[in-house]
Amino acid sequence: MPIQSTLAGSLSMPSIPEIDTVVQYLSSLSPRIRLLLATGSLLALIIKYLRVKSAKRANGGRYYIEDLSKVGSTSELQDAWNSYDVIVVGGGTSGCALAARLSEDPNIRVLLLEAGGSGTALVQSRTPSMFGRLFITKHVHQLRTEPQVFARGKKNFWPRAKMLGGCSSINAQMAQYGAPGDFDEYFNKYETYIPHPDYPSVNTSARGTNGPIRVGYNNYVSKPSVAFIKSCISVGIPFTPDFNGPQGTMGVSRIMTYVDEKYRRVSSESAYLTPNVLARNNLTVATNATVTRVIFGNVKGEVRAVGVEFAREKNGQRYRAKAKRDVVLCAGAVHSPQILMLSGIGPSEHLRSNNVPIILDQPNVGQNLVDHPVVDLYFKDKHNASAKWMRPKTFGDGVKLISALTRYFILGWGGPLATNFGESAAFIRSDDPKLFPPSKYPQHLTDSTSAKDSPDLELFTTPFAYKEHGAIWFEDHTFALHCYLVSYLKNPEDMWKLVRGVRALLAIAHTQPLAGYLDHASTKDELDHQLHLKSDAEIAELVKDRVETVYHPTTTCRMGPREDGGVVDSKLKVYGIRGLRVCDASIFPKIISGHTAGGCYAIAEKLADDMKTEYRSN
Ligand SMILES: Cc1cc2nc3c(=O)[nH]c(=O)nc-3n(C[C@H](O)[C@H](O)[C@H](O)COP(=O)(O)OP(=O)(O)OC[C@H]3O[C@@H](n4cnc5c(N)ncnc54)[C@H](O)[C@@H]3O)c2cc1C
Repeated sequence: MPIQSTLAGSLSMPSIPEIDTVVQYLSSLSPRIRLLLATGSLLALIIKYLRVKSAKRANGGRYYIEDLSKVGSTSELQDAWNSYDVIVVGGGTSGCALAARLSEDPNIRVLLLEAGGSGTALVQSRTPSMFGRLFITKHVHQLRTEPQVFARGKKNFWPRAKMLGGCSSINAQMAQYGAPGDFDEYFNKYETYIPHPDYPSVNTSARGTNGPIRVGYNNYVSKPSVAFIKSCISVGIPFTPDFNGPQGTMGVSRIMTYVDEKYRRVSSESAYLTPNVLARNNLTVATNATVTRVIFGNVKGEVRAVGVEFAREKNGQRYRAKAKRDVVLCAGAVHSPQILMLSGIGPSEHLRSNNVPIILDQPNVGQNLVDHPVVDLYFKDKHNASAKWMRPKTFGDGVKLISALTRYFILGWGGPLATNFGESAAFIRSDDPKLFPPSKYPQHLTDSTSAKDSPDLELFTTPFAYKEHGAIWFEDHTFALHCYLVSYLKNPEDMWKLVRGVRALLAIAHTQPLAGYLDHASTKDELDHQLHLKSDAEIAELVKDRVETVYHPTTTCRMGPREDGGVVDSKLKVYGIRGLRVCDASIFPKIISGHTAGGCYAIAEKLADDMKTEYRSN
């Protein structure tokens, strides 16, 4: 059964009980529990108030336009359409950054169209630990993969955000950019590193100081995640002070996150669409505006994107707006190729079979999809100290939750609610002879890394275990270790690399001090304390059962030569069409060896520079 249906069922509203029954029930409770409930209710009211306040601030109608007739026209006649220089489609990670940077030039009139609403208005997005609560809501495009033949035919859940900030508003905020050399110039441009006294060895001179994206360490990390770092060092993974430093990504450390001084998530929306930026006369941001297609015209004998069509609802009123210079698709690795195809640019057979009139036969659109597959391991927390109380079941859980809410929302002190869950990480190579000695691992695996000093496996921790993307939590107090392939090949060797990743996790889990936090005496089937006794073939079966996405799809509108699968050139222009570009994770020529949000900021910064220069010179 699909996850959505299962959860939708469990989230459906219970019938409202009679008021007398409620009063009767409350009177039967002890004074202690009544006090707790009263405190909880008061806190809930305060949170609700803060939420409404922040929604108003972000969304007060002054900045984000919801009435689409104010930005588009219902007429078929082009002369009647509202006119902009650039229309940015999708206000996600790249889209907000691109629109904000382009509108720095007062001569460029920009319209940003986003299918969802504001992300900063949602407390679940702003609070670093609450993003999972958005997965099965209207704020996320509810997607599933095709059946995965190498993973028991599962149709894996594949969430993509539907709100300003895009996936930067729902991601795990792990600020690691892949191979840092690829982005040096641009990550200095978009980030500001906030130094933290507990991490003095970060080389601040190698970090950005003026960019809109704030990165740093939040003030909470669970004890097993700290122990993980020490155990990694003991098994031979060197400590690194910073995954984004000039020394590269390899090693183990706590993970830096996209977090501000008040321990709130930093998203593309919060960072780039600031009140000052939104006050610009040449920037218009419309929300709940889904682009249904790009409109083309014939200009001087060439096919040119002249505007877009958009709507609030699937079968609702269509609006049109004109782009004098460019339409830029920033709808992400799933939706940018979808919009191209809906507009008639894609593999002609596929378009024909879906009755889409063909503008350009481009077989590469939507091809070359790459993602990072992840495998999770589950362990019992020996000290029963996990953050299971975040979904309270006992009186003690309730007390912990209320104190965490008070600490985070009322006192502004961060704490456990500021965790991004992915707390510590190690980047390793599956051919590292120290971790995988050839005597024990004789199979030669093809090197799929981008360079000799790049990793192909990431190992990371979360302060408790979960299944189904966080929808299912364990009854026990747990801790989880995860490994994912950072360089993905459609190749049987992927499996054996993940098996090596699992072996590395097991070695770390059985090494002190982490071993001291895990109850390795547990023989429960649903936990992995006995997994080290299994053969590689048995672990391979577990990989097939558990493999999931780590949410990094890329490369579906690849930048590169046409004959090499390319859809866009190095200025991100769609081949064969004038005035149409793509700028988001879909253009990555190859998936990066790490987390993908940083790359999305970098390409938007780069394209904004290129477009501004190009327009100035014309
Ligand atoms: C759960 C999760 C966890 C992740 N964790 C991390 C992490 O810890 N660190 C990291 O670096 N990366 C992480 N990632 C990946 C990273 O966030 C994404 O790769 C990146 O944000 C993608 O940016 P984008 O600009 O390509 O697209 P998005 O940010 O997805 O933006 C696309 C936007 O386009 C809008 N859109 C789509 N179709 C239309 C349409 N027809 N009309 C108008 N608008 C449209 C969408 O609503 C969305 O807002 C995670 C992703 C997810 C989902």
